[in-house]
Amino acid sequence: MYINTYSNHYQQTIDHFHGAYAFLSNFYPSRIYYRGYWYANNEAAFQAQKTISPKEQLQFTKLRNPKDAKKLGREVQLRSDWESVKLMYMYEICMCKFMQNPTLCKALLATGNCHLVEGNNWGDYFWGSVNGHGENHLGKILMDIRAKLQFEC
Ligand SMILES: Nc1c(N[C@@H]2O[C@H](COP(=O)(O)O)[C@@H](O)[C@H]2O)[nH]c(=O)[nH]c1=O
Repeated sequence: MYINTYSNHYQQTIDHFHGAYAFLSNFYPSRIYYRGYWYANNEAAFQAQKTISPKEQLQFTKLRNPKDAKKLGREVQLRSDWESVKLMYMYEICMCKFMQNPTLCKALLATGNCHLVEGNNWGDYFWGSVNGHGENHLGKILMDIRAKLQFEC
């Protein structure tokens, strides 16, 4: 779905998405328009995709705090195909974030060819990495989007 560009040619690693790199986190405030709805941040847009109920999806558009979106995402009726579609949704939503926010696009491009890793202490081995272990799919998606947007922003 996206190109795996492995780390051996990266000069440096950004191993957390906070402080100066908070803009890489899905929790960063950045309004995005995705599949007919406006959201206050990527987390709300992403968690909204967990349900196919329009009524439940609408609730995510009202949330400002990404923590509330993550919590609500665990309470909705989970769509049966979620595991097979979640990477695709994350990719599209991250692409929307950077295409719709030129300042964030420039900041992403300014990371050059740094290896991006969502190092975390909340146990997420799928989207990020914990103590150097994990699949880091969010980091890989962001690096792929960075490569694609080089000629766009
Ligand atoms: N950034 C960030 C988190 N990470 C985000 O949580 C989402 C994963 O949700 P799920 O697939 O439902 O487990 C995904 O967007 C990931 O980037 N979680 C946090 O508690 N705090 C945070 O600062």
